[in-house]
Amino acid sequence: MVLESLGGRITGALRKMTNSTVIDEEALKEMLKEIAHALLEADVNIKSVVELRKNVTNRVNLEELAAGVNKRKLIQKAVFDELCSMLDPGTKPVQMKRGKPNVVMFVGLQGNGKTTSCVKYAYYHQRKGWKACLVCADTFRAGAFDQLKQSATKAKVPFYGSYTETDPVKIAADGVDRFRNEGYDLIIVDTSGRHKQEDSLFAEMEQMAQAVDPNDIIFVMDSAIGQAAHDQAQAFKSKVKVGSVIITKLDGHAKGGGALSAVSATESPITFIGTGEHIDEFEPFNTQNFVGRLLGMGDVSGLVNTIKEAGLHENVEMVKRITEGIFTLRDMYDQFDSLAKLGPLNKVMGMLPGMSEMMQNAKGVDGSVRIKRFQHIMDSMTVDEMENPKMNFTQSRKERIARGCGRHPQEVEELLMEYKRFSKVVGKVGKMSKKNMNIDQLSRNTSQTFQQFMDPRMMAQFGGAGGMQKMMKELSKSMDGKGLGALGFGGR
Ligand SMILES: Nc1nc2c(ncn2[C@@H]2O[C@H](COP(=O)(O)OP(=O)(O)OP(=O)(O)O)[C@@H](O)[C@H]2O)c(=O)[nH]1
Repeated sequence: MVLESLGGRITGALRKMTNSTVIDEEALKEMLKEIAHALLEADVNIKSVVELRKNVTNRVNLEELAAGVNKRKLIQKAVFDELCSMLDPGTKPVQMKRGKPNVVMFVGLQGNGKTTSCVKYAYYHQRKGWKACLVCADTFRAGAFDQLKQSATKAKVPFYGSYTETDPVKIAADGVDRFRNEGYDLIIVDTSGRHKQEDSLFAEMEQMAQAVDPNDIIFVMDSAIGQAAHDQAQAFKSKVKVGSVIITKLDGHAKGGGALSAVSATESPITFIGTGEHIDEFEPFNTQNFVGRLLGMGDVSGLVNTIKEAGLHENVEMVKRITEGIFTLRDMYDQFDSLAKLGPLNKVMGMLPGMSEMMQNAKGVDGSVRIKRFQHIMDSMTVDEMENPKMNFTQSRKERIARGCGRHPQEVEELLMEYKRFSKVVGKVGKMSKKNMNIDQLSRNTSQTFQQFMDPRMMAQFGGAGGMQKMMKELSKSMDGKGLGALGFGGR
């Protein structure tokens, strides 16, 4: 995805500079040149890029720095702040109130991902406890109601629409009335699009807004249009009261950076971004977290939220077993299931400090595929093999399992090696958690344990033992001490 590659290039430039023997004006200039190239390739407006370069240079006056100042940190902070100000619209999105019927109307041109985003938005909020529902008021595109119906059914979100009524305003008003009476607190109205901005689209939007009196109007835009996003957002804002913007298809377009910065320049708050066709490829947009991820600094608060949403920190049974140091293949299978609940693995990994660059380097290697393969192999094992941690797998048994699931015996071997590695870590962490340690001690010891088992290159990506310890501590703190448990490491 373009943002991963942009992030990888920016972190690469930062790393190259900090690895050079002296960090002088020349090294800083070289780094800023590389960052500028990366931003321009992502279609960011040239004026903004020039400004970013100028501001970072002005802020980091290397010659006048006092001895002992950490230049690397200072420069990273300056780049972080400048990227944030480039992407920060400086306005806050509309706040909705729980327990009251909030009506949200989606507008945008045809094919930009409006219907898909409506369903993603409903699904996202439903998982957060909102009573969400959908109204299909798109009578312009044939098949729009069927599309919404199909996706809403899959997401288990109630919906309203009509095959016979031709007036979209009437459908919207009837649907909203019905859901208001039924006590829904998030009523999402999908409206018709057009191929281009035209009077009939704007007239319909205005009538619809009058009929349903929305709390928020969300403008959905395809990132492929890059810098043209600026004018399009302004055009919609001038016709209806657009309160927030969703930018879609950031997974596929080299112009993603351009669209994000151009919309921000119109002072419209971007609230979500679409990063794929799948229903959970949809992320809340927060400038600081987003830039943190771009720079490989991770997004610990985003990760904590994801873990909380997936309910992993409530997995008391698993935490209890792990604190007892027990770990079977069945536990490993369940751990893989839990990981799957967090969403696409590359998204989760991107939230870990230092991982965005590595994700980019690991082109085409999809961790979730490997995990699924491991699960298929485990599906071919007997109950005893899955639940007895002392099971001995003979060569002929490994070959039999491989035949049973259509995989190579080498892969069965790999799975068993992985399991052995995991159980050693669990055994150690189990012993630690019995010692009644506080968060500090537990974070320190857990990161030391990781250090023994982790590939040193990966450990370095986490910022070494110190970085890992800090992350563990932050995770644990943000989840009321349950953080390590959620990740499979019992704490108290
Ligand atoms: N890759 C990718 N595809 C997306 C994303 N969002 C939507 N799409 C795809 O874009 C296409 C158009 O999306 P729709 O939701 O039908 O577009 P729409 O804006 O509702 O179109 P109208 O109903 O005609 O106005 C579909 O094939 C979606 O699967 C995204 O974030 N990433």
